[in-house]
Amino acid sequence: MAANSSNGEHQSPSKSPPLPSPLRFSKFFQSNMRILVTGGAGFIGSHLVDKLMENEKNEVIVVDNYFTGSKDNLRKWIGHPRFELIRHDVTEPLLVEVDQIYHLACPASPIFYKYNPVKTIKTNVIGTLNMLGLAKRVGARILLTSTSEVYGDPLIHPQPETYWGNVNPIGVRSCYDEGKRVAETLMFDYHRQHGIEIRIARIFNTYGPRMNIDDGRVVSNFIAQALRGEPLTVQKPGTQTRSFCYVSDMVDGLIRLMEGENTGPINIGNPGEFTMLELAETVKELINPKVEINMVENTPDDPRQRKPDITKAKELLGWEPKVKLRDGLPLMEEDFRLRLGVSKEN
Ligand SMILES: NC(=O)c1ccc[n+]([C@@H]2O[C@H](COP(=O)([O-])OP(=O)(O)OC[C@H]3O[C@@H](n4cnc5c(N)ncnc54)[C@H](O)[C@@H]3O)[C@@H](O)[C@H]2O)c1
Ligand SMILES: O=C(O)[C@H]1O[C@H](OP(=O)(O)OP(=O)(O)OC[C@H]2O[C@@H](n3ccc(=O)[nH]c3=O)[C@H](O)[C@@H]2O)[C@H](O)[C@@H](O)[C@@H]1O
Repeated sequence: MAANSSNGEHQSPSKSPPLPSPLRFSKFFQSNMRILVTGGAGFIGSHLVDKLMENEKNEVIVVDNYFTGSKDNLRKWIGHPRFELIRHDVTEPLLVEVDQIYHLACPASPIFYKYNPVKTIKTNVIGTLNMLGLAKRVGARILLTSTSEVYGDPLIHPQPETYWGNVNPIGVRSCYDEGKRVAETLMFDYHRQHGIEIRIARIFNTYGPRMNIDDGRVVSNFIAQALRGEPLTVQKPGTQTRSFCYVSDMVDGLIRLMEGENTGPINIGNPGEFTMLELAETVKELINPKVEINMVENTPDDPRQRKPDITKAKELLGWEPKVKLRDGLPLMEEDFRLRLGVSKEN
């Protein structure tokens, strides 16, 4: 498998990729694909695990430190012969024989990644180094879930992958956005220097069932508030925009990227763009028309606009999102109602 990107944007690595584990050639080898998912007990990770486990040829190993994830998200797979769950922090080295690594481990909600910023940056830098070291050792292909936050408060709109971003290197969000930028750099350095097969997804705001109820991100906040009959907290000015991708579309895009021939980075997101006030109005209309909308203070460096240019994903992966916001919100509402114990009649 050629390690250079077929989109021709990046130079070829000087060395060819290391061979897969010798076990792959032994007479005992079964044609299973052994896949490691770091952060697999989290929101996107657990949906990815569900999809990977649907394929009977896959064995899935999850490592997670449960900082924001939960075993509960994986309960249907615990005890399954093709599934293994390991409590492990990616800032420590890990030795497992795998063919693919989906590297998601990292707190993603601003309230969690700002809670212990030094740990967040260690997770992004040391965690990614450890996973790249593992990929190099066993010859695995590795996919990093990077973020639209690498574009910072973008001055170009919508954001194509060629945009280098507008990021504050010393702000309260830097542990996350600069951390992911270093993680991307490490991925390309390992690719060029050691021939590792890499894939980089730049994920834009994703929502869906299993988000933490008190996660702090806007969609989960608004849905939980609407169900509890509390005012929806729109952070000022409310005209800032985001583009929301339903989690099943996201998982589909990640798997296509992993299985395809392009290193990326590739934006994976839904280009439908909404102001936070529009989102609040939509949640109010769909879930609880009685709730108020309250304007509250914002946090520093909040990006004013965000919308993915997904031309590359369409052309190179044949991918585009299918689920519209108005169709995805009720699916998430259903899950939140169950977990909050709020029935439809209330
Ligand atoms: N959801 C989004 O909108 C979004 C957008 C852009 C990028 N991403 C990226 O996607 C990935 C998953 O995000 P999510 O929304 O599912 O978040 P999440 O918080 O639900 O999941 C992250 C998982 O990583 C685990 N984790 C955190 N630090 C770890 C460490 N040091 N060692 C091992 N495990 C650790 C957490 O316990 C959790 O299970 C993250 O890398 C995030 O940066 C998400
Ligand atoms: O998609 C991305 O790349 C990044 O997006 C998010 O970061 P952010 O867009 O700031 O996510 P939210 O915390 O959900 O905020 C979105 C917008 O909603 C606003 N907001 C948030 C919460 C709230 O209660 N009310 C509210 O108006 C914020 O001010 C912000 O403008 C995620 O949390 C990151 O993990 C991810 O990497």
